[in-house]
Amino acid sequence: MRLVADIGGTNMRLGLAGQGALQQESVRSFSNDGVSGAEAAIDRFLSDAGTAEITEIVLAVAGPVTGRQARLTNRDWCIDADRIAVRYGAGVRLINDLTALGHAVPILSGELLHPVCAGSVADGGSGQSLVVGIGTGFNVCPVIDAGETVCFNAEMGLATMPTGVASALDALRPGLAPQFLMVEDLFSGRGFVRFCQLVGASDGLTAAQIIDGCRTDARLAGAAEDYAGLLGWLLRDLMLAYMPMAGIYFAGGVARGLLSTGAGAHCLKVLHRPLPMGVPAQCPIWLIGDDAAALQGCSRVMI
Ligand SMILES: Nc1ncnc2c1ncn2[C@@H]1O[C@H](COP(=O)(O)OP(=O)(O)OP(=O)(O)O)[C@@H](O)[C@H]1O
Repeated sequence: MRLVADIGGTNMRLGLAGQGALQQESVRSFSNDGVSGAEAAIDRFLSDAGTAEITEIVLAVAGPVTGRQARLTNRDWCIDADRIAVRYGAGVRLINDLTALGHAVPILSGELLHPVCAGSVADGGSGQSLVVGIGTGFNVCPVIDAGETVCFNAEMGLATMPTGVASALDALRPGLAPQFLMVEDLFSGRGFVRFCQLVGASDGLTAAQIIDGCRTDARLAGAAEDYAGLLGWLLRDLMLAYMPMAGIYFAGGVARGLLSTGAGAHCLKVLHRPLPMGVPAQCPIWLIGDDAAALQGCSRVMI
């Protein structure tokens, strides 16, 4: 039996997998604030599940994986594969959480994959797709499907904000676009909240409360639309960097919230402006509605 876990900056999901497939009914979620660390959550999960015979553990971590260790970008936790292997007597592999989502792409389907934009897939999209995660932090995973699925590690959230986003932000609110803003300073839960404060639409609301308020409050809805437009500017650079003509797959709490409002149209409006040299921008776009999708990727990878 394999234990799989997706450890984000705010939330953690755990489950059991056998023969390369996730056992959906085993999946449990924890708020990271409610546990002292990843191992405490694993202990609680295993004790609730009453499962003793774990032989493999695959942990998807929201931060860079360096050899047998990983540090969460947005929480002061360090995950040590060797220590966990000794503690649970199992083989352990660490992968980046977006890379885990990339491995899930070929098996995502059904009601938990929502179409955002139909697009047009010329020549099968060359098998190149891109997962874009906006949650506590931001990251991407370029995926190539060439018979087998190849996923690339990235740390895009830590990159400097592209100038297109910075100048669009500056146009919305002159003087507020810092030169060296990191991508996830804006595209993340805290970034969304900060943006809505900067444009004077909200004060003290959480990201989820802002999204809820969009239905009845025109100022909040307008801020969400402007924010989605900024995301469109970022997507243009991601289109040029990765040419994901087989599709873009959004994941994460902020992406799910934002795209549940009408704001997604503003993102597409910016994205679909002509790109340099006639590079096509019309790829299919999907929203991964399944919060446990990374666990499916963890279930499929070799240990
Ligand atoms: N309905 C919502 N709309 C917008 N944002 C939301 C909503 N619900 C939660 N969030 C925000 O989403 C973030 C958590 O998302 P998610 O659970 O995908 O992240 P995570 O897996 O913990 O972190 P990481 O991004 O590090 O992988 C928080 O910043 C939270 O404020």
